[in-house]
Amino acid sequence: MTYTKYSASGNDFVITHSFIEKDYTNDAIKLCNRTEGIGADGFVVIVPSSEADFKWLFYNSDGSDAAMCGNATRAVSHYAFTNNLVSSSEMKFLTGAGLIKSSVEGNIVETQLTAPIVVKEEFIEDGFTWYLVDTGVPHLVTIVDDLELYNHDLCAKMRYKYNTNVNFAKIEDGIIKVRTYERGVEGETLACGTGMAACFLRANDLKLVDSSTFVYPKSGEQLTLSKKDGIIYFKGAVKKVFVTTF
Ligand SMILES: N[C@@H](CCC[C@H](N)C(=O)O)C(=O)O
Repeated sequence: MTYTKYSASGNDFVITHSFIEKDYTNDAIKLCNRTEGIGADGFVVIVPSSEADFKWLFYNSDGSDAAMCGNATRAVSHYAFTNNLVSSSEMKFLTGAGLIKSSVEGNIVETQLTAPIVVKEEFIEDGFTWYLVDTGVPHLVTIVDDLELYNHDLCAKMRYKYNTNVNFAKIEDGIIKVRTYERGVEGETLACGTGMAACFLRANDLKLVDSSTFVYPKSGEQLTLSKKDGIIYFKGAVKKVFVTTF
């Protein structure tokens, strides 16, 4: 099989396409392994769909499936367009969380994320104020003064207690810096799109940032998150790293 490795702001993925829709859990575990595989945070198989341009099957590196992955929506859109799986640079595709619309311009991809759902209003636990929102997958968000307060053990505890990803966000001169612990990777990743979107929504609700702002994940790459007419737009560069057979 031929696989393409992508980096979307440091969140890395192995992407392929197939006519066969089946359970790819074991392939995900094998391919995402950083020692004996290609190495990635997630694995995506693009399969045909009668309702959209295509459908994706998304897996975390531990083989668990996830309804959504913001960064992978951008990498997959670029993959689909550059591999001629779609006829236009504007496309729509099905994910476990719903339909995603996207547009590709060079290596810059903008996607429209699914409508967010607030799961739990503000609450205090372990000295931090949290907010739980589903931006396709669930995210706990806490806004802090210092991102060094990010703590792996606390994130792991909150992740299992609430079955969610966990984000620490810092607001600095109208921009947002984010560190995310990802479920299914079970550690901090260099970026998480739905996590950045969750932090953006929280910060915007608190009027700490405008309805369009730059967001910087751990990788330091710049993303733009915007909210217009209730739709969240997520924009940034993706990088095709290499193509290989495995
Ligand atoms: N990295 C993704 C989120 C992937 C899914 C997540 N780990 C989960 O299982 O909830 C993103 O960019 O949004």
